[in-house]
Amino acid sequence: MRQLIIIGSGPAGYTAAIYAARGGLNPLLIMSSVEAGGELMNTTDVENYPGFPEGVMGPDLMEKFRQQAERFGTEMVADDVVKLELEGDVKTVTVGNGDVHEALSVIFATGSAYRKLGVEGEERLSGYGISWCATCDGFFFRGKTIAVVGGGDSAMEEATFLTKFAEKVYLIHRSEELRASKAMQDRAKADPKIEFLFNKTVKEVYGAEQVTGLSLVDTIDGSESVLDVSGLFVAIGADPRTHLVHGQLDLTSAGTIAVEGRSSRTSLAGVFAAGDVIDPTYRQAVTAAGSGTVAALDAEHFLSSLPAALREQAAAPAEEVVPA
Ligand SMILES: Cc1cc2nc3c(=O)[nH]c(=O)nc-3n(C[C@H](O)[C@H](O)[C@H](O)COP(=O)(O)OP(=O)(O)OC[C@H]3O[C@@H](n4cnc5c(N)ncnc54)[C@H](O)[C@@H]3O)c2cc1C
Repeated sequence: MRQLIIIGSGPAGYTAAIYAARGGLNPLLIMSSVEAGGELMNTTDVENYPGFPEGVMGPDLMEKFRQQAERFGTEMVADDVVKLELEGDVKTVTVGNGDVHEALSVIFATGSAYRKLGVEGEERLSGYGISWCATCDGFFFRGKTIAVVGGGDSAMEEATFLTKFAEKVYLIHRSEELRASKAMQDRAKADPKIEFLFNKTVKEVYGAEQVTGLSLVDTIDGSESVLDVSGLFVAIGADPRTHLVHGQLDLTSAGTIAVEGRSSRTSLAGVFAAGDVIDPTYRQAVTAAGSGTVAALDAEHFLSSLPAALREQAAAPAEEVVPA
């Protein structure tokens, strides 16, 4: 049995691992088989992560996170967690190949998945003109004409924020009814750089190496048109990856895992959560990393408060896997 298992290999999971490993907790990090490295693996230049004045490619940054976690002795399993049992003193974590890992504490850092449009060109041009984060990428669109898709508060906020950089922002929505609050709508509608395109959906994103335009379909008469833009921001929501803990941990009304105040403590003792899975608002690499730090320190504090007899059961790594 382990002292600590960390689930997720984004900025939150790796940072928790760096702190926990340096703190002598000998953590096991379950990093996912196909999506190791988290959301930043899907992007190109990251210009707002401190310490990289020239910017850094997302996958390169995550490789550095991984190496730093490994340097202090974090062990890693490249598999997906498929089942969790979090009640009681000993938590069990089952991975895809059937192995069951046990620990006295768990940090859950599975991130949040931005919703995609699911249209032609989206996958290929992700990071090449298509973005899910105005704070991260708005800067790259200085003086350009771009589009935002969505009808909620975040779409209004992103469009308004993007007018700081872009020459013009089209706001595309499938109907005339916006979900956004009236105040956010009024602000966007009053902005001379924003033009609303109601009753339209995106059918395809054009571009060989960078976005050059969109194919739009009118939801009322089915007619098609082309919109010349060099960027597309998809703001149709995000889904925190919480399905493994449904019924075990309390969630917030936003669907994120509920934590106590500024801590990472969830509704179950010994279970901590960090990063985008607890954050409906900021969702940045540096905030996720900071949150991973909080979780590792909370886990360390929790473990040190356990009876010595229980902690002694957290034996050497070789004994931990219960065969499938
Ligand atoms: C295209 C794009 C560009 C971005 N650009 C920037 C930027 O420039 N600057 C910035 O600060 N932020 C940027 N962000 C936001 C940033 O990537 C996130 O805020 C950050 O990655 C969140 O970190 P996290 O560790 O909470 O989650 P993630 O990075 O989402 O990592 C979660 C991890 O958990 C793993 N996982 C999930 N389920 C399981 C499971 N069942 N078993 C095992 N592992 C599992 C995933 O595979 C993943 O490795 C960008 C996001 C996107 C999508």
